[in-house]
Amino acid sequence: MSDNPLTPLINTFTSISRSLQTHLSRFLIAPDCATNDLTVSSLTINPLQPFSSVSLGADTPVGALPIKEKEVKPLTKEELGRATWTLLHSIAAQYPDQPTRQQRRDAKELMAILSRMYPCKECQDHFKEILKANPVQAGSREEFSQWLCHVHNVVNRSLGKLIFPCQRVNARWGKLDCKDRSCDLDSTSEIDIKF
Ligand SMILES: Cc1cc2nc3c(=O)[nH]c(=O)nc-3n(C[C@H](O)[C@H](O)[C@H](O)COP(=O)(O)OP(=O)(O)OC[C@H]3O[C@@H](n4cnc5c(N)ncnc54)[C@H](O)[C@@H]3O)c2cc1C
Repeated sequence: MSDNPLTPLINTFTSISRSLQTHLSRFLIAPDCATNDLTVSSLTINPLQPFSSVSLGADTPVGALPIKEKEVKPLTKEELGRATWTLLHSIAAQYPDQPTRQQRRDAKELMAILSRMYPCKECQDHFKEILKANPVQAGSREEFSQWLCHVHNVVNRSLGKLIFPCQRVNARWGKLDCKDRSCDLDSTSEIDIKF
C-alpha cells in the first residue's frame, strides 16, 4: 500500500484515461477505413491535456489519426449522389413483391423526406419537381424498381448523362448478397413503429 495521499486521485485519472481511450478510439477512426485495418493500441490519451495533444505511435494507421491531423476532404455532390442512388436502388431491390400497406407508405414517405432533407438544395428542388410529375409507384418490387430507374433517368437526362436501360435494372441492382437470405424483408408483419 502506498502512503501517497494522491494515490486515489491518480487511480481515478488512470481509470478515466483507459475508458476514454476505449471510447474515443471509435470516433477517431475514419469511416472509410476497413475495420480489420484498425490499430489503436498505440493511441495514448492524457485526460489532463487538450484533445489535440493525443499522441500516436509509429504503428498507428492513417485511419486512426485524429481528424485535425488528417486531410479531410468534403464529400462532393457526385459522391453523395452515387451513395444515395446505391442506397435507393438497393432498397428497391430488397423491396417485397407483395409489400404491406406500411411498406408502401414507407416507400412514398422516404422519397418525400428525401425531397425535403437531401443535403443539396439544387437536387432537393429538382427532385421535388420530379416527384410531382412522377408520383411514387411502390405496389411491388418490380414496380418500385422500375419507377426508381425512371426517376433516376429523369435526373440523368437533366445532367446530360446516358439513359440507363431499365430492363437491366435487376441485373445492375440485384438482391443483396446476404448469407441464408437474411437480408430479405418480411412482408407478413404489419408493424407500425411510432416515434
Ligand atoms: C435524388 C437525387 C437528386 C439529384 N439531383 C441532382 C441535381 O439536381 N443536380 C446534380 O448535379 N446532381 C444531382 N444528383 C446527383 C446525380 O444524380 C449523380 O448521382 C451524380 O452526378 C454522380 O453521377 P454518376 O454518373 O457517377 O452516377 P449516378 O447517377 O450516381 O448513378 C450511380 C450508378 O447507378 C447506375 N445507374 C445510372 N442510372 C440508373 C438508373 N436510371 N437506374 C438504375 N441504375 C442507374 C449506374 O451504374 C451508375 O454508375 C442527385 C442525386 C439524387 C440521389
